[in-house]
Amino acid sequence: MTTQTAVSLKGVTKKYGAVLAVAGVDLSIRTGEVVALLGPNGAGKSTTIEMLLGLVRPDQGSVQVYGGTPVDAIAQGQVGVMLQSGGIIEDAKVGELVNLVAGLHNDPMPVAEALDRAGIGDLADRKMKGLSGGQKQRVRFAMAIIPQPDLIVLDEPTTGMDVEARRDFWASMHAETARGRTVLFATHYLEEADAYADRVVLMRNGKVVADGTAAQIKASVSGRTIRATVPGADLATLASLPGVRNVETRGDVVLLQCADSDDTLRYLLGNTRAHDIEVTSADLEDAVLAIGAEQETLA
Ligand SMILES: Nc1ncnc2c1ncn2[C@@H]1O[C@H](COP(=O)(O)OP(=O)(O)OP(=O)(O)O)[C@@H](O)[C@H]1O
Repeated sequence: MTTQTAVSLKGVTKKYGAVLAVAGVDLSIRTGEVVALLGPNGAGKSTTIEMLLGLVRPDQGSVQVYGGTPVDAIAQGQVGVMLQSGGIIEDAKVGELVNLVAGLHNDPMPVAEALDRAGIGDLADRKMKGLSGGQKQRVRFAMAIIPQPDLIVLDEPTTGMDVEARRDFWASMHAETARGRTVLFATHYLEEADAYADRVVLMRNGKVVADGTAAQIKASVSGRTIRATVPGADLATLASLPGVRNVETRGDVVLLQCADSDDTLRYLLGNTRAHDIEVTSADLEDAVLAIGAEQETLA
């Protein structure tokens, strides 16, 4: 198969009343790519996904999935979907529910295989209503992969899972991407985007504000982060230092994003009671914060 475009959004816009939920998004995803859609609450991730799936009509712009409409791609079993809510019948047993979804598709994989791949082979006879949040997410995952889709779209798939469940979930996902499936997932977890995506698309206020590999996004934010315990820190003064781009606090701990960390360190040591100082280069979280701060300044 030649390299193909799985998803193409061009100039896609959606308004809800006065709220511009998605503001002219262009996004093209090639087959085989694993793409993380990252961004704070209300950035427009879910709305973008809903338009990509044909659940919401854009006010402007075009959406194509495998060259056709989203509805056609889904009807042909090319797209597996895992949304944040819905799709669950509480009184049904896990096996029954997944079987029901299998019945909607032309060439589903066997139910037992979908359950095994989702790591819930032992839950087939359990009722949905007794399951934990993480187990329910796995049932949703089984429903997403049963059509044997080329593209899997997941909206915050690991919400409600503990660390171990998240790790297991991504191991299951990895098995699917190793089969060459294309994946788009929305997440708030930067470390998930960093660890599992080939490409990170960062949204904010309905727009794509960064698009590249996690490494490229990190590299776009030069400079260092200083983390220090600063009793009685004067945040306004720290924020106004030349070379300081952003200041955040976590209790007594101050995080300073710096273009010039040497000058900032001299200031901290000479003028404050800073101790336990660490200096690190930007990680993805710093990059996202810095890009966010930049956008706020521009807005
Ligand atoms: N059905 C709707 N009716 C009205 N406003 C909506 C609707 N859906 C989304 N919005 C608004 O559009 C904006 C984008 O929301 P969206 O859910 O797409 O963001 P998100 O990035 O997925 O956020 P989260 O991470 O919180 O899920 C928000 O301001 C939201 O309140």
